[in-house]
Amino acid sequence: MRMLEATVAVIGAGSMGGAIAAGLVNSGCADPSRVMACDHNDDKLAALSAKGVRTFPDAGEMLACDPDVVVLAIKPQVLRQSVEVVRAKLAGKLVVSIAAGVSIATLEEMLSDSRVVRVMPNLPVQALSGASALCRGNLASDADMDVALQIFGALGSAKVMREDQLDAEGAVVGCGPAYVALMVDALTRSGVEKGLPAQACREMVLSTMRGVCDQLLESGEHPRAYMEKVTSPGGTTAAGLRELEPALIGGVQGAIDAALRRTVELAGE
Ligand SMILES: NC(=O)C1=CN([C@@H]2O[C@H](COP(=O)(O)OP(=O)(O)OC[C@H]3O[C@@H](n4cnc5c(N)ncnc54)[C@H](O)[C@@H]3O)[C@@H](O)[C@H]2O)C=CC1
Ligand SMILES: O=C(O)[C@@H]1CCC=N1
Repeated sequence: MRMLEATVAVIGAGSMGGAIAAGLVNSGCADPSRVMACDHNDDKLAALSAKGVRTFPDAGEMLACDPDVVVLAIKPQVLRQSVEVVRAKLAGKLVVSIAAGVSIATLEEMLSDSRVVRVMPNLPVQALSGASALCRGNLASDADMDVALQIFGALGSAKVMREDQLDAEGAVVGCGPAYVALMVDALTRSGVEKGLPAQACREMVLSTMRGVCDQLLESGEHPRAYMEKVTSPGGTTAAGLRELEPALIGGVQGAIDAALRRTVELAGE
């Protein structure tokens, strides 16, 4: 694995910023001393500090260490005001924004002296099985994209996409871990209702999910072909799928549409 030469500073060590900083250390591609994170909330920094990440109570103090790459991992609603305070310290730097819905045009207007890359990652980056879509800003160089791809590639799948694809990728892949976790919970609850012990049931559901993902990733097989192998003619799975499929497909389409509507709202807030 190519070691990251750049120093990376994450502003906002919440769910996603914390996962990125932790993932970089977990991957082994970055020496912990080359990863920094800041958050107003001390509690968010303890676990990162224990991994050897350099932590700071505010962005100004962290940026005084002159990192090469700055990841903006704060909510879209507070992005503008937070960036304004440290705008001068971000000048000349590669700034990676993961804020849902905030366009490159808006980022470049807020950060006219920085090189911007917009990324939409997801939470499993911490387990190095995340998925991230990257889009290059107008001032970012080939070398900047190379660094951004190295960072997010170390954390799972990283793909360059057009900016008009990023919101859809966010609604499907960015929000996706929550949808998958909901499926785990729904299957577990149903098992418990039918008398299975909760912990054993959850473990078996999770093992099954991992197994399906491993098999599909390894074979490249279409999910429908895989489903057919589970579905014995006239059997139990066919009966289950007849109930689940229409509800799930309708529910997922509604969820993606709702997430996209919210992305547009957040971008304007
Ligand atoms: N949570 C997720 O799975 C994903 C989140 N995102 C994006 O990541 C960004 C962060 O989202 P979450 O991690 O979910 O939010 P979060 O609320 O868990 O984390 C944000 C953190 O930023 C800190 N913060 C706010 N302003 C700050 C400032 N000026 N300086 C230092 N720290 C500051 C807060 O104390 C908080 O801990 C959002 O823009 C979201 O759209 C993108 C993909 C997935
Ligand atoms: O819920 C959110 O707004 C963020 C963006 C994608 C996943 N989590």
